[in-house]
Amino acid sequence: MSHTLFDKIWDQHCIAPLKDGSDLIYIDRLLLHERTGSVALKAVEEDGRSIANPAHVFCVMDHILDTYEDRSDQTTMPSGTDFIQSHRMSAVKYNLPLFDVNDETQGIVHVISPEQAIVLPGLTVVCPDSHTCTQGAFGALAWGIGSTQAEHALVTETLSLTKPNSMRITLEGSPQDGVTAKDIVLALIGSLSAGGAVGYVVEFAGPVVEEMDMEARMTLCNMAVEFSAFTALIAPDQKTFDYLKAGPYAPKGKEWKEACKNWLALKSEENAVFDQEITFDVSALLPSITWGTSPEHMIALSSPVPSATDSSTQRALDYMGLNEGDLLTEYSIDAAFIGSCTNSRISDLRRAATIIKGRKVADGVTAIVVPGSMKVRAQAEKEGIDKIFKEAGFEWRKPGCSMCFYAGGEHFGFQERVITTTNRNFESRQGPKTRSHLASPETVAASALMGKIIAASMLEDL
Ligand SMILES: CC(C)[C@H](C(=O)O)[C@@H](O)C(=O)O
Ligand code: SF4
Repeated sequence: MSHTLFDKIWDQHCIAPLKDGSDLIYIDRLLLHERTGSVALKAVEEDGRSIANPAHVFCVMDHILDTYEDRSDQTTMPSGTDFIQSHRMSAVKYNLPLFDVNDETQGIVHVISPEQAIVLPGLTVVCPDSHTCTQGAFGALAWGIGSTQAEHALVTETLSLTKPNSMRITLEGSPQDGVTAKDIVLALIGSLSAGGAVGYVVEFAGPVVEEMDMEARMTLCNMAVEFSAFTALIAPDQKTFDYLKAGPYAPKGKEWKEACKNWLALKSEENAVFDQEITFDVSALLPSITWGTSPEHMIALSSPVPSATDSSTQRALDYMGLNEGDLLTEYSIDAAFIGSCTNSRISDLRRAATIIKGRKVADGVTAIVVPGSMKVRAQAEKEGIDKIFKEAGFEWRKPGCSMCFYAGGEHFGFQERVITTTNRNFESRQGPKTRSHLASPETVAASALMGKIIAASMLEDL
């Protein structure tokens, strides 16, 4: 039988079939952030267990810590400091690599893992965080787990798992100017629905994916969980290797060459059979935006707000304070946010800065950039991108999840309308009753300047 990329990684990691029909899977890398990872580490400690392979467990600080310039362990989240300090103490106790609050390597877990080459093609990578699927862009099987599973993986380097089904999504056509990976993945979620891939490992393939750079591929994979996929992955190629090569955890010298040779075999065979195949043509897409409270509530930015079709879409319209039939371009915004594991990498900041350059944020709009990592921030500062943002009136922050996630502490104000590069627009996701519109960095940048929801191409016309 011909194998899919997913089959190959699964087979290479399957230690034994278990009596209940699941498989015992070897786990190569475990990533732990201070919000959920600290809980797993504490539980292991309280049970008096030891950690099977400390060199393969990586601790990061990203969810709770403040993103202000002069931050410390104190955070806006009540009891947040306890999570940060407990995480650090466990990392020190067990001798685990730690990317701490003020380190030059600190950042959002899904941004720093590829930067450090912790994720590599063909590995199994887990983290108690739903957006671990981002890292599937490197040809790894990377997925989000719960804190209890993290405890299990810490102590045994394994997890028992029933093999998910496989789905290939082939992206065809050529995207129009101004249509990014974010616009494509939002359109895909709109088409498949938020529950469209329950129980599937999705392989993204086809010419559009091959053309994408690694950061666009990460944006694409990042939102697979928003259509309920178990995870997503993309076959590795030369772009993958080039992105990882300088990372401190990448194999070096002869071992690197050998590894690249092996990684090229990590692809689905020509006649591999998937449980489901979908082809999605991107040629007609326009910049996407969400109007409601689920990522599936999306439209092309130039389309009118749809009518309610049931009580949940009616609730979403009411919550968002929108009238059906209106154009979103008629709505003023209170805030603009560029950040999160979806769109906070250097290429995202560069593209937004091109639009911002020499212009000013509209009066009354709070505009914030939170780079995904200290490395991204340093690179942006080297290129003068921070100055472009600051001169336009954006706040330039230190890395973290920040206002992607109200539960981490930082947030926007009551009922504020926020245009955001993040991945979730659930009720109160970014603050009390906030109204979040998900979009690309380009759309967020243009809207910050206009004070209204607007596509970057429309800005040029003014
Ligand atoms: C806090 C964490 C468990 C959560 C997740 O799993 O995704 C967060 O990262 C999010 O994006 O909502
Ligand atoms: S940036 Fe947002 S989506 Fe990503 S891990 Fe942090 S809270 Fe979750």
